[in-house]
Amino acid sequence: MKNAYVEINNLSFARKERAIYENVSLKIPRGKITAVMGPSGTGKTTLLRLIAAQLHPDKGSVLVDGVDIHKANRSALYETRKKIGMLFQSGALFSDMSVYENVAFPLEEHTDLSEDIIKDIVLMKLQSVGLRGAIGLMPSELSGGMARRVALARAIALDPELVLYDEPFAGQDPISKGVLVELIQKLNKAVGITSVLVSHDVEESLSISDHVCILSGGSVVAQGSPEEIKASNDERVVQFLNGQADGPVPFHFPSGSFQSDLMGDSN
Ligand SMILES: Nc1ncnc2c1ncn2[C@@H]1O[C@H](COP(=O)(O)OP(=O)(O)OP(=O)(O)O)[C@@H](O)[C@H]1O
Repeated sequence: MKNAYVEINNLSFARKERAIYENVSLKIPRGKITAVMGPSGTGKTTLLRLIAAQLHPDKGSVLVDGVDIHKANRSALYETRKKIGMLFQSGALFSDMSVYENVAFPLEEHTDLSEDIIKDIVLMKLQSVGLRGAIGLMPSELSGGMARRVALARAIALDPELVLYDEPFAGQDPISKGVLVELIQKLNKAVGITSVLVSHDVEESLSISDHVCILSGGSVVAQGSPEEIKASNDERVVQFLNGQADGPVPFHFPSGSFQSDLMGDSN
């Protein structure tokens, strides 16, 4: 792939001695939608955090638009981070700020724009997620799905070049899900944003992505176009796409024997 926006080289990352990634290399194509899928607990959110420089690899490098973000100096890191919009599961809204203030926050932090222009941008971003009417509400007055869409409006407030979406469809009704799918595609087609989408929604992910990457057991088990992935003979891919509990991908988090846990042997 010649034109990658994110390039991950020989990345290793462990949590409490448990390897999450071992020597993984992966490219995210520029201006495309890449879906990252894989079993629960495999490290998809961790991958997004490594790309956003919220976590640091034990080995290897992550280049974002050519910048090695784990080696970059403060100002280069700051500039690169401004180009990244994040919609993370834990990325809650500031509860003591209104919807307007939440979406305006990155604009006030990172730009010198006037209050009038900021207001227009906030209205535009809320309009694009279908929530212009919620501008005066507090987060406690929003449903979970609405809060997620406000968080998306905030994530795209600075017109990022790369947007990392962690489970954007979780908790969305079919209409809001449709709005989000359209928005992700629109951002990609109209403005050329590079998108990385982590989702358990196999159908939705395959239908909107240009590139798919399936992770399992600390490595990339398959990548390619949605058509190539659907045609894959790799048994781990087939098991994952078909949602089968039995197969080479374990369903359980690594553990000792069930019997000894029940007998109270484990600590
Ligand atoms: N703060 C943490 N401290 C220790 N281990 C963690 C921490 N966060 C995540 N992990 C572990 O890292 C592994 C990968 O977690 P991650 O959230 O990246 O998985 P995931 O693929 O996004 O899962 P899911 O699809 O269920 O959201 C898991 O085994 C998890 O237990």
